[in-house]
Amino acid sequence: MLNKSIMDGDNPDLTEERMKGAFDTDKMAAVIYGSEKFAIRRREITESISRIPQLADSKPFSFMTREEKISESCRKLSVLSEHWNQLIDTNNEEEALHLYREVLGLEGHAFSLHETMFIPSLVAQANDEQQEKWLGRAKRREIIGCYAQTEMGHGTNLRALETTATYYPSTQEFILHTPTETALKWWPGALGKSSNYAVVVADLVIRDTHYGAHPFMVQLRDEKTHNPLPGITVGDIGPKMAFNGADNGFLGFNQYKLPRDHMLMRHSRVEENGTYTKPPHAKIGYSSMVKVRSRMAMDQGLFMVSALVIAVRYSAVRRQGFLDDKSREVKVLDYQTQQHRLFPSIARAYAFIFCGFETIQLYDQLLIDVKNGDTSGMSDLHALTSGLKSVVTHQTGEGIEQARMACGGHGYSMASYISEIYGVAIGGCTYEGENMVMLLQLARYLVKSVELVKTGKSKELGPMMNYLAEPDTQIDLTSGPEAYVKVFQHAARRQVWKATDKFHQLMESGQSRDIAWNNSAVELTRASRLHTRLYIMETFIRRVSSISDVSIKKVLIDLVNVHVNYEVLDIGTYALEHVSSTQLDSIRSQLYSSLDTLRPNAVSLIDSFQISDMQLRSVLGRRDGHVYTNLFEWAKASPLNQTHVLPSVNQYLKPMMDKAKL
Ligand SMILES: CCCCCCCC(=O)SCCNC(=O)CCNC(=O)[C@H](O)C(C)(C)COP(=O)(O)OP(=O)(O)OC[C@H]1O[C@@H](n2cnc3c(N)ncnc32)[C@H](O)[C@@H]1OP(=O)(O)O
Ligand SMILES: Cc1cc2nc3c(=O)[nH]c(=O)nc-3n(C[C@H](O)[C@H](O)[C@H](O)COP(=O)(O)OP(=O)(O)OC[C@H]3O[C@@H](n4cnc5c(N)ncnc54)[C@H](O)[C@@H]3O)c2cc1C
Repeated sequence: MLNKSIMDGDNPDLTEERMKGAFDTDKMAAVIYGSEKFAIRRREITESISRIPQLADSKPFSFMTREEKISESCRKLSVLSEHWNQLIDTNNEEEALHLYREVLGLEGHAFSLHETMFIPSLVAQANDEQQEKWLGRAKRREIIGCYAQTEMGHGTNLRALETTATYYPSTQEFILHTPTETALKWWPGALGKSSNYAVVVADLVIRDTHYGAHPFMVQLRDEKTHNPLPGITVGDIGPKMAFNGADNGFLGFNQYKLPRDHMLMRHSRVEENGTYTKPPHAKIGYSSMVKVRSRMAMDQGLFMVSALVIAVRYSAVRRQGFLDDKSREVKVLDYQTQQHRLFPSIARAYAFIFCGFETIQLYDQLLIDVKNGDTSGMSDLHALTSGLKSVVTHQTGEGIEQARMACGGHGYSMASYISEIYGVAIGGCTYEGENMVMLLQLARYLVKSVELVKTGKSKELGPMMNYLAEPDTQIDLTSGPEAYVKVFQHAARRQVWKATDKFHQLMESGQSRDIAWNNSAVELTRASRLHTRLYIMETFIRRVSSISDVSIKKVLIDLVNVHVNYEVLDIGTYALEHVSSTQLDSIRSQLYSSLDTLRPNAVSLIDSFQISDMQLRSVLGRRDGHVYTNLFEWAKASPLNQTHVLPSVNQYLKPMMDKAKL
């Protein structure tokens, strides 16, 4: 059996799809998750979780209030604490993340920032003595931490953070203080109610000199009572678009004393007498953000996949309208528009995940290099991850919204769960650096790269930048996916040069650097997007070329074909400067035939992600495809349906109607 999801009693429409799949979904899972070993571990973990009934949802998330969601995730965390070692290798980050996704879902929980930012901050920023003191406690989950950087008044411009940490040599203490309302920390996940510790980012002040943002380890709550410590104001910021299982919080300090050794001192130091040692790289304190950004292509790819699993499976069981055969309505997946809506997103999701593997490895390597005193890779990775997080979050949002619409009316119901996936995913457009701002960070790097080429220093170009120095060449579109890469290279190169030229010309015309930058900013962000999309395409093709299994490679090449045709058409206005409109027409025809080619493997391609029903939490996306019966069951479970007559009817509607009768 090639598609390992086939089971007796499933919706025959889905079974038919799975029978058509031309490749082994377990083998594809091994490609997606980087190794056969990890793909097997994922399945084992899912299986083990299903044998612990207390880890099941006590009711559908959609029917829970915020308080219930928070309480439910805390309940499950306490159950998990009895089972960690038997369920996962606790030193393996990917296994832990899989476990969290399965059991706790994606709406946030008390440990989300503890794992994603608090521990990584201690790993990257704390010195050996500090790690000795706190890291073990954090990893054993004796304490719960978060990352408190953003303030009500400033998130993007870190230089303007108002929270101060002023050092007094006389007492060898810092005084943390929130001087204004806008200086309140605002947004940090798990801060509001769960965390008792935080890595707090504050402006370091010594003898009236401001040294800028630095990280501090701060205890917020009493370890016995969980009450806020004196001098600390902390609470929840209220409901959000999504992520409502998370207690994003606010935090203020009133002259709060902190011992000297609570500043995280791996890279910068404050001696007892107040002497300051600056870090080896000015932005080394930003590493926790780079860590999360380097994960985002993978995480967003998985968000998009969740929505696609739901939409593709549902499209295979939803029948509406007729094509040739007038005796039976067709599966909506057979409509070309439906395929055009969904398949390019499947391709992007695969591409994002392959890119995600690369950037996670690059971050891990950077961490080792920085520990050994080599910070030379920081700028490259910062530029790459800044562009990537912006493009993948934006495209993921678009893809999920298309998946929602592809499910028609039922897609709009919380039964599909797509609205929650969407809400959580698009948070990524904002957190870890607002997308426009991050595109402009990459643009700085691109502009510098063009300046290197212009001054004859092409040899100094960073990785991925050589194409900026190459001349335009003739493009032969019949030569395979590499020709499409060439189209992207031409388009990205032209746009990067055009935006840089505009910036330079504005400066030459007398505008200051900042004003010229602002007046070129839209063109610069366009350059960053094209450059990043080129990287995504190249990585996708490179990864697929390296695969040896013939049947897996064949279907992934089909997916690459969908990708390259779709992406080139999507940048049509830029591509037209390098390919003719006749060539674009032929790309369009190729796209339609590549959708056709992919069609029989669509369900198997999304099944290969092996996302369990528990993790998916969607009635429409169930593996067995029994949508309608379960939709009705789900609606019957709505709290509104637990009584025939609601109190509000008796209190308001009935008296109103009775009065009208008089
Ligand atoms: C489960 C769900 C998880 C959700 C987690 C969400 C958690 C969060 O959101 S935590 C908060 C995240 N906050 C942010 O991301 C804030 C975004 N802002 C920033 O990162 C910075 O302020 C930034 C980068 C925009 C500007 O920083 P600033 O210090 O003003 O630098 P700037 O003057 O623009 O640039 C100076 C140089 O530093 C470089 N630089 C900036 N950041 C970095 C970095 N991280 N690494 C290396 N170099 C860097 C720039 O490239 C630039 O280089 P050059 O001069 O050669 O061009
Ligand atoms: C779900 C979620 C979770 C979060 N978790 C955390 C957390 O755990 N810890 C934490 O510390 N923070 C957290 N944050 C905060 C988050 O990191 C910030 O909101 C984010 O960095 C954006 O900053 P901002 O809110 O100041 O946006 P702003 O900078 O105010 O953005 C507003 C607009 O101004 C534009 N803009 C700003 N500066 C520039 C510029 N220089 N050039 C051009 N345009 C500009 C932006 O593009 C945007 O359009 C979280 C946020 C969310 C939504």
